[in-house]
Amino acid sequence: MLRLGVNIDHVATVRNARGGAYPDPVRAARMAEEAGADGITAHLREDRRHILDADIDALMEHLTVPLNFEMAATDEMQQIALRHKPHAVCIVPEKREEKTTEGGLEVAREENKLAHFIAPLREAGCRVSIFIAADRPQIEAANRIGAEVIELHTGAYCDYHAEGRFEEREAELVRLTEMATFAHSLGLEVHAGHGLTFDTVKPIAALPEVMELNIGHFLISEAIFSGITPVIHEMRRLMDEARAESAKA
Ligand SMILES: CC(=O)[C@@H](O)[C@H](O)COP(=O)(O)O
Ligand SMILES: NCC(=O)COP(=O)(O)O
Repeated sequence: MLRLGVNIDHVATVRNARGGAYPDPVRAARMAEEAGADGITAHLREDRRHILDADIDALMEHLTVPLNFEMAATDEMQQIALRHKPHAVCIVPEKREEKTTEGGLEVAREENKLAHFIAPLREAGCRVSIFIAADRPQIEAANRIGAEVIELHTGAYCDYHAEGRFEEREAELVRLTEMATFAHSLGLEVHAGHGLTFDTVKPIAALPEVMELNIGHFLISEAIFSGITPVIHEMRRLMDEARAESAKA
């Protein structure tokens, strides 16, 4: 079963454009749950540009599906995660000036620091995931530090698609395919996400080692026109179709 985690960050982006209370990301998360989301993802950025601390408090109180809490490897975020003990913690790289998460975490260069950083999170019962590029040395390092999950960054694959750079898109898809197999062979659970749309989801959903997709920006954008429920149903349908086709092939 391929799980769908719905990222509700960009409901908060719209809310924060004016301040105030709406649209409420928790309301969106509850609707996503009802529409069949298997989990909710929220990224508490250090600059609080979208999700706020109070959103995490409310998500922990009201969700009935697991929360995947995305955060940078900082002491402040570690304390927040340890206070809430969400089902999963996904460690992501962050730069203040970036528009969105630009690359995967540099695990190999920071191996000791990250091993110490994630140990208390694991002891607290959180499944620790590392948001990572499709790069063998990074995956090996994620395995060595004791992560249980890696999430492969699909942003480059999606950008190549959007820019019509189809040869580069296919090369990135090959890398994602090979690295999903490699990570799985090490015993890591494999997730994927970033930038996925109706047009790009199927080849990623078809990868048999991938157990979860985290999708946000496109779903929330498309929900402006169609509503959250039909958009999630359509994404779910495409994911299931891709999985069934790959199982038959
Ligand atoms: C790590 C990640 O991929 C998500 O957090 C997603 O990118 C939404 O957050 P941003 O748009 O702030 O990067
Ligand atoms: N970790 C990826 C994620 O949560 C969703 O990314 P996006 O679909 O908002 O780009």
